[in-house]
Amino acid sequence: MASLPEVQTHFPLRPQFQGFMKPSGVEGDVFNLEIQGKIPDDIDGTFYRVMPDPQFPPFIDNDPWFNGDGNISAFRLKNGRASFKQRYVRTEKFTREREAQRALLGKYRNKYTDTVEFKIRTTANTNVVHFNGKLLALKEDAPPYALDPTTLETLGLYDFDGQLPSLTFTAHPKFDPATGEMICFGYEAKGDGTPDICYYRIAADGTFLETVWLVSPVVAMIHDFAVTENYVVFPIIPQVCDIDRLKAGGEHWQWSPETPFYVGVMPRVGATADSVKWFRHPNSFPGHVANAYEDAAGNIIMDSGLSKSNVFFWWPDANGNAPRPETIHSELTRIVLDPRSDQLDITPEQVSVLQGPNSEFYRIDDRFAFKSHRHVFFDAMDPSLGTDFPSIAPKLGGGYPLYNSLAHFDAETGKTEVYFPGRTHMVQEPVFIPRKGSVEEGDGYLLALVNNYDTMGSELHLLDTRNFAGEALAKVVLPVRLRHGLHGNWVDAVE
Ligand SMILES: C=Cc1ccc(O)c(OC)c1
Ligand SMILES: [Fe+2]
Repeated sequence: MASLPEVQTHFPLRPQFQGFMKPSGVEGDVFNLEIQGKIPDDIDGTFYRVMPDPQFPPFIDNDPWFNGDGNISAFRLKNGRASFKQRYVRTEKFTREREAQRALLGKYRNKYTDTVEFKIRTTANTNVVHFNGKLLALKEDAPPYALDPTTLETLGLYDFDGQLPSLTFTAHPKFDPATGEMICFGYEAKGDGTPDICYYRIAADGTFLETVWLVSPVVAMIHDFAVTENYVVFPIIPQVCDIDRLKAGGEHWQWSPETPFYVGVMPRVGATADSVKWFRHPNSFPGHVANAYEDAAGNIIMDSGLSKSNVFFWWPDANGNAPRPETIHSELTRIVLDPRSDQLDITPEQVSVLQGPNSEFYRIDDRFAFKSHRHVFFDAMDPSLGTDFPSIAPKLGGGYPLYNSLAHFDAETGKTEVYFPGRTHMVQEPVFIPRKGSVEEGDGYLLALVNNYDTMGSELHLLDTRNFAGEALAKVVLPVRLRHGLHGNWVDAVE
C-alpha cells in the first residue's frame, strides 16, 4: 500500500484539468431552466447522463480523464419546461475520500497504487441506464451502483440480490426492445489481469436467465459489444493488461500494435464456453457500436466506429508511442460476419466504411435495436463547418475527443445531414427521443449536451429529425459548465 502523499489543494496543470475540463464538483437543482425556442408538448421524460468529475485533486501524475468520480446529471423535460438535478454517485471511493477530505485512490484500475484498501474502487462514471425501476451507474471495472431515478440518491452497490456472478459489469448493456431483457457481460470477470469473460442475460424483472463463462484470446479491453436476434458480438480493443505491470505500479492498459482486432461471436441463448468463435482483423481500434442485426442470408451486420490508430492515446504502447490526438480518425464502419463460417480471418471485403468523416458516439432509434436499422445519429468533426478554433483553443482543456456537429446517416439513401451548433461549440453524445404516436424509425427528436466555449457554459440542443440540419427546436441554457462526459439515455415518463 502506498504511503499517504501530501494533500493537493488544486488540480494539476494538465490539459485534462484545465479550461472546460476543470473539475467543478457541483451538485444541485435548478427548477426552471432558461429555454430559447420551444420544447414540444409531446416530450415527457428525463435525459440522464454521467461525466467523470474528480472530487479531489489526484496525487498521482497525469491522471487520465477516465478516472474521475461519476457525477450524474438528470434533465427533466415536461410541459415545455426543463429542470435539472445533479448528484455524485456515492461510491465507496467517493464516500471514503469525502470523509478523509482528500484523494485516497491511486491510478486508474490499479489497486496497487491506492493508499487504503477498497472493497470496490469503481468511480461509476461511464454510463447510466434505467432498469427495473432503478438507475444503474456503470463502469466496466465493477458491479453497478443503483440510484433512485427521481432523487438521484445512491441506493448502494447492486449485485441483483446476490445473482451477479461476475466481478465486473459492462458499461454498455443492451436492451431487447421487445422483452426489456438486459444483455450484459463483464471482462476481467475474475479479477485484474484474468482472461475470463462472463456473459449474462437478465429478465426485465431482474431475474438472471443465463450465465456463460468464456475465455478471451487476450487480456484486453472489451468496452462496447453488439447483440442481434440470435448472436452476441465482442469486439476487443488491443489495449492489453498485464498483472505484473499493475503490481509494479504501472498502467492498467498498454496499446499493443502486434495484437489483432479480435471479434468474438457467440449464440445469444444457450451458448457454452466453446461456442464462441474469435474472428480476427488487422490491428485497429473498435469504437462504439451503433447496432447489429442479421440479414436475410444469416450474416451478422455490425455498424460501429473503427479507427486505425489508438484512440486512447493517453495509454501508449510499450515504447511510449501514441498518435497525436488531432490525427485520430474514427469512421462509421460496417463489418459483415458469417457466424457459421470457420474462416476466422476477416477479409477486406467484409469491412466497409459507411461514413468517412471523423465520428463517434453513434445512437439509433432504440426501438429498432437488434433489427435492421436505417438511421444512425452521432457526433462528427468537420473543421470546414466554421468552428472558431483560434478563439476557443485556450479554453478547450484536453484529454477528450472534439466533435463540432451532430450528424444523421441514412443507410437507405447513403446520405448524411449535419447540424452545426455554433462556431464556439462542441457536442457530447446525443440521445434519440421518439415522437409520440409515431412508429416510423427515426421520427422524433435528437437531444444532446453542447459545450459553449464562449460562455464557458453548457446547453442542451433539441433537434427535430424531420428538420435535422435546420434550426434547433430549442436550446436549454444551463447556468453551469458540465465537463465533457461519456454516456446517457432518455427515459420516457411512462417507464
Ligand atoms: C469511452 C470508453 C471508456 C472506456 C473505459 C473507461 O473506464 C471509461 O471511463 C470513463 C470510458
Ligand atoms: Fe462507451
